[in-house]
Amino acid sequence: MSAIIISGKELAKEKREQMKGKVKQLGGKGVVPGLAVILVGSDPASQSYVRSKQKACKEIGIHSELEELPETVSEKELLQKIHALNNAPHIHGILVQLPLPKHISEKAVIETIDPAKDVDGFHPINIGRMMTGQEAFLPCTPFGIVEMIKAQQIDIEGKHVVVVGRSNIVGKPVGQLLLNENATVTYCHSRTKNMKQHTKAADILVVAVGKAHFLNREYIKDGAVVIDVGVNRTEEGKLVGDVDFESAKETASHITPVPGGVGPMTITMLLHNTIISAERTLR
Ligand SMILES: Nc1nc2c(c(=O)[nH]1)N[C@@H](CN(C=O)c1ccc(C(=O)N[C@@H](CCC(=O)O)C(=O)O)cc1)CN2
Repeated sequence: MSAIIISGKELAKEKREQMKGKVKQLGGKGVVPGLAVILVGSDPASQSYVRSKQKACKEIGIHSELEELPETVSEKELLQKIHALNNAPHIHGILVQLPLPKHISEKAVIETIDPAKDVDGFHPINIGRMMTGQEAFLPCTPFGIVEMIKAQQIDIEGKHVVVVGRSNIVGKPVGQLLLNENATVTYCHSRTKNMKQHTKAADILVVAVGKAHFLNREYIKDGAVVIDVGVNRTEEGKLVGDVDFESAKETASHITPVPGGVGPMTITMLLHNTIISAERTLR
């Protein structure tokens, strides 16, 4: 058996087409959605993600602004920039690209962003709202994963979801979002004993550990849905996921590829959140 490949690239394309219409409608009401992106330092991967975000904004008609700050910028200066953007009426979404240099507190940065403009969905207010099932900006990667599963008409309710990884931006929130959809959720992490015993029990397996080919088919139940969040560059310069795709596709019923799986959906849900934020100004 060979798995159905869930193409995030294709779904992202469809969703972005629909978003163009929404942006046009907003324009007719005098609102142009605006996204501000802050990039600290010159990490090549972060630079590339930020470029992709700006390109995607341009394609669908969202105004975007990039603030590039040197690696040595002080936390105080960064927080001042965020305060200014919180007060800028033409900006509906603010994001600070992660990771940040060690001398800057991620927590302080995230908590300084106005929750009403937190289109990354990282602010504790949005996390709390998400956890209690209230209206919130949802973190883009987990949100994109749920959209991909739903687009395949895969039932989530009652399914056993196993999430490998417990980061604040992917692992923890994806488990919560799937719990909100009535899945039964297990988290595995670096201290989990008998990892294979857990992953083999998963109907839906989400892997977000950031280690190339961390899992193969031996960890996957026949017919499971496998969502690979990892984007790892090998020594040969190839992009691979946390899952050994060639091996896993023989066991899984559905699997996301890397590249072209979860990644493009992350940026698409960021566009979605920015449009929603702009729409809220008309309420
Ligand atoms: N402020 C944020 N920082 C970070 C986030 C985030 O959501 N908000 N997530 C990641 C990085 N990220 C977005 O910022 C991101 C990662 C990967 C992709 C993507 O499209 N990947 C492609 C491959 C890209 C390549 O060729 O290198 C794919 O999987 O097909 C988009 C966005 C950490 N930081």
